[in-house]
Amino acid sequence: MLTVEALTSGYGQGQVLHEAAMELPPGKAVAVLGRNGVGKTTFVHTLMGLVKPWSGSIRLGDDELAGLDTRQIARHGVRIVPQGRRVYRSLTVEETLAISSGPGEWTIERVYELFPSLAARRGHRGDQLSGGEQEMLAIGRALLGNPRLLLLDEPSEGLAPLVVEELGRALSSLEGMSIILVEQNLHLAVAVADEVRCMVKGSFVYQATTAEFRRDPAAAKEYLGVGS
Ligand SMILES: Nc1ncnc2c1ncn2[C@@H]1O[C@H](COP(=O)(O)OP(=O)(O)OP(=O)(O)O)[C@@H](O)[C@H]1O
Repeated sequence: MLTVEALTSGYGQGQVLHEAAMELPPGKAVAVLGRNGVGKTTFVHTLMGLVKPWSGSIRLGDDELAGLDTRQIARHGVRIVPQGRRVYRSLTVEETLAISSGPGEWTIERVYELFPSLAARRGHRGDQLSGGEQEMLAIGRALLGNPRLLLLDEPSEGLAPLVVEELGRALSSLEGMSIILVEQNLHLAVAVADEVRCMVKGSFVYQATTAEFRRDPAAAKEYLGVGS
């Protein structure tokens, strides 16, 4: 179980997160939705220690993560796939996965089973991959860390609809993994997530199961500005 309470953080004097709170039951996927600039990326970066929390608590199981540095947080089993899918340009898919792999359930073959199109490109260098393949590679690297909690920041950004669909199928198949998915693409978010949280000005103001959220177009309109 991830329990985030009264989390605040920001940049310099500028506060972005205002007492953000959420609970994520183990093995569930939660989509974090909200308009541009409300603080979604800052939220996942604060969970990962890339932005230092000012106050509040981030508990993963029995462990308090607030105040730890990124390396220590990674040791507690948290992995992030950052926005913009940075991959090694000069390493092949196979080499990139090899340097990320360690002991645990996730193996390179399992990553290839999850993303067959990546398997077909195993000998290609990072800079020869499409955006979708780069995203799959970035997710594959994170999975090879055998995360207890996987943070995904806008994986669909800039990808064609068919690729987003493939990504959605793969992420949905990761049953039993705790996932926080920041997404602008509502289709992907609801395809993958069990639950939805909406953020406004650095706080979570709405929570629902994905099924409830699907039946609540007023929420999508109010918090995301979509629909009519
Ligand atoms: N490195 C930074 N330094 C200073 N301010 C930042 C930094 N990163 C983000 N901000 C500011 O923090 C606020 C929240 O940004 P954040 O990227 O967390 O929002 P977001 O909801 O993820 O937005 P988007 O959907 O556009 O990515 C914005 O006002 C942004 O300008």
